[in-house]
Amino acid sequence: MIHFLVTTLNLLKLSEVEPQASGLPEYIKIVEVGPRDGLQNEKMIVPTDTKIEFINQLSKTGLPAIEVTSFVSSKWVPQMADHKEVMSGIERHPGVQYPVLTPNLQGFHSAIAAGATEVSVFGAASESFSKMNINCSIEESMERFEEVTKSARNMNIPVRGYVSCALGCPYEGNVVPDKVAEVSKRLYSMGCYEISLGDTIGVGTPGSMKKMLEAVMKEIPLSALAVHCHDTYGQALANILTAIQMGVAVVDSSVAGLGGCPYAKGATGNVATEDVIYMLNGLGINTMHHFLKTTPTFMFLSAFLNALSLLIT
Ligand SMILES: CC(C)(COP(=O)([O-])OP(=O)([O-])OC[C@H]1O[C@@H](n2cnc3c(N)ncnc32)[C@H](O)[C@@H]1OP(=O)([O-])[O-])[C@@H](O)C(=O)NCCC(=O)NCCSC(=O)C[C@@](C)(O)CC(=O)[O-]
Repeated sequence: MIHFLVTTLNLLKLSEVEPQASGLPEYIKIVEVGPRDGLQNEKMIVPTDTKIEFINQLSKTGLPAIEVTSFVSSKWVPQMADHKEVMSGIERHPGVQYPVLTPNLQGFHSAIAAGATEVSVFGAASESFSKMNINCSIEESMERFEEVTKSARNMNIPVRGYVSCALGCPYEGNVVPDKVAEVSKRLYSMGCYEISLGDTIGVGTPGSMKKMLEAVMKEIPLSALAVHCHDTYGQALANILTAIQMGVAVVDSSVAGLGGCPYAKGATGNVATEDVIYMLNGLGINTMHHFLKTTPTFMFLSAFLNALSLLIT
């Protein structure tokens, strides 16, 4: 199964594209969230060795960032109970980031003890979702995240920030863009280097994505924004295209479209990584991280495959 999941990705990453004069970013960073967001909702507990193998294979594809696991309570998310073993068991590739989720200082310390070198805090623009997901109000969550970012700063650990329900909430419905902007600003001000705006239940459209981004972009720099789209109504690629046309250059996705949030009933998977890469290839946008592109093995493989395809055609 793992082999099947990464095969498509492997093929796509080797087809490096010719840049096109489109006004779009030349490079989009993909943050692969399959091992965390993708698996957290699976009912059957995936064996730890399989998760490690999954991440090791993803590491070979050229992805620049792979979200490994969550240091959350195993009572809340049983699938992530093996976070320590997964974090300490994976092979890390040079140039690849391996962030993990940490909702509080307890999770942060466990993550660091297991060898994490980057963490993510995860808040929401909806009070009800915050309560259901991390058992506290938005204000309380900000206090917890302040503690995490302060400790992380002292240890030179980069922190990413999520804002869930950026385009709608499973409990409250509509979420106003100004609230998303306010929460994003607080996370950015406390030191999160990047804010990932989550369409947690996949209800956004290009129209609502545009309005939300316009509000957030008034508060924080475009270069610090990422989008994280679920695909419930088949809008994810259109929403991502809207975001990149507005200049967003970081996209979260999950191989084979795995995913869903345990505290967002009915939400389907994340947008599939291979679909995002296919779209970006077609737009002439590169996705392979620079480090890998310049390794001798990759350059050799790339040249070899190009020569082979010339011979075949
Ligand atoms: C945040 C808590 C822990 C609060 O949970 P709580 O019950 O309020 O925590 P507490 O501080 O009262 O402690 C209760 C117990 O939890 C333990 N505990 C406390 N903290 C931790 C920790 N870090 N790791 C492990 N254990 C922890 C603590 O030790 C204690 O254990 P006990 O004494 O009962 O044995 C809980 O609500 C939780 O784990 N929530 C996780 C929810 C989650 O992972 N959701 C999915 C990820 S978010 C998402 O998918 C959205 C996203 C990011 O993808 C973007 C999008 O799509 O929008």
